[in-house]
Amino acid sequence: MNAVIDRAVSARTSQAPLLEVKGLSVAYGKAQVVHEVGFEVRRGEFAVLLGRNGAGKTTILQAISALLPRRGGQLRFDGADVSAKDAPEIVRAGMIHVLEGHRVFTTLSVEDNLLLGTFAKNRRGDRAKLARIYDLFPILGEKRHLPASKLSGGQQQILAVAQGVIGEPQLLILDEPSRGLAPIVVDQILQVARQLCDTGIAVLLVEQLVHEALKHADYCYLLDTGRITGEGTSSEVRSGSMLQRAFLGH
Ligand SMILES: Nc1ncnc2c1ncn2[C@@H]1O[C@H](COP(=O)(O)OP(=O)(O)OP(=O)(O)O)[C@@H](O)[C@H]1O
Repeated sequence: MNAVIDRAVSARTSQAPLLEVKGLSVAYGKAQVVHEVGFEVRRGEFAVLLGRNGAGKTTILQAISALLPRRGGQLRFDGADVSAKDAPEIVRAGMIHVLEGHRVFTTLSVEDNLLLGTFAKNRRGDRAKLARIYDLFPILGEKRHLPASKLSGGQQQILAVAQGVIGEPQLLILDEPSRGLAPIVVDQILQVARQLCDTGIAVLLVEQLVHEALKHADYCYLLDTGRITGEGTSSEVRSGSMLQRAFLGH
């Protein structure tokens, strides 16, 4: 059965999607928690997946990056079918996933944490990539020789995001980078994500903080019990009744 999707009226850019997810289904044992989900992320776009606790957001992200097996569905990335690729191949294709609750190595320096983010492509670490990261995240440049334990919680989360960025993804997948952070710090992290999109990296974010996410994102998908129930630009979703229906069920 096809669910009715609340679709806002705006036309999105006509360019081909960078990531295209079609009919994605995921189950834990016999319990199916994601039901034929479909959505797209465009190049340089900041897309957000919003939904209540347990809606299936983290499961979807993990199934995309092949950390969880998919029961069905097709994934296309940058024009190619990547449905059969395993997790390392997904990274090499250009998708980097910063996991929920991702913590940095607190005893290592900021710089060594960043170099770890280059290991997927270069076993010895790639120092040449550090300068761009320090340009994007000046606080990390200032603190590069300190152990990561000396950073605040928000700065550690920025370091976790930067560890993803240094791998030069075309798409950065962020699972609730705000978890456990004060509201002002959350805003800084989401601004960082916005800034990355402005440099051409697409971001797919899962977030509990609906209003903060909509303030910065371009496009939004609403998820309820493993199904997409609405989509639209952030301003359409903010100004319409979609959010109420998705979160309050009426
Ligand atoms: N390892 C697991 N084994 C069995 N069921 C799971 C497992 N992980 C998640 N689930 C269930 O799958 C459903 C979707 O969970 P998921 O964590 O993807 O939701 P979410 O939208 O990310 O929620 P939250 O924001 O609370 O993390 C929930 O019903 C959850 O209880």
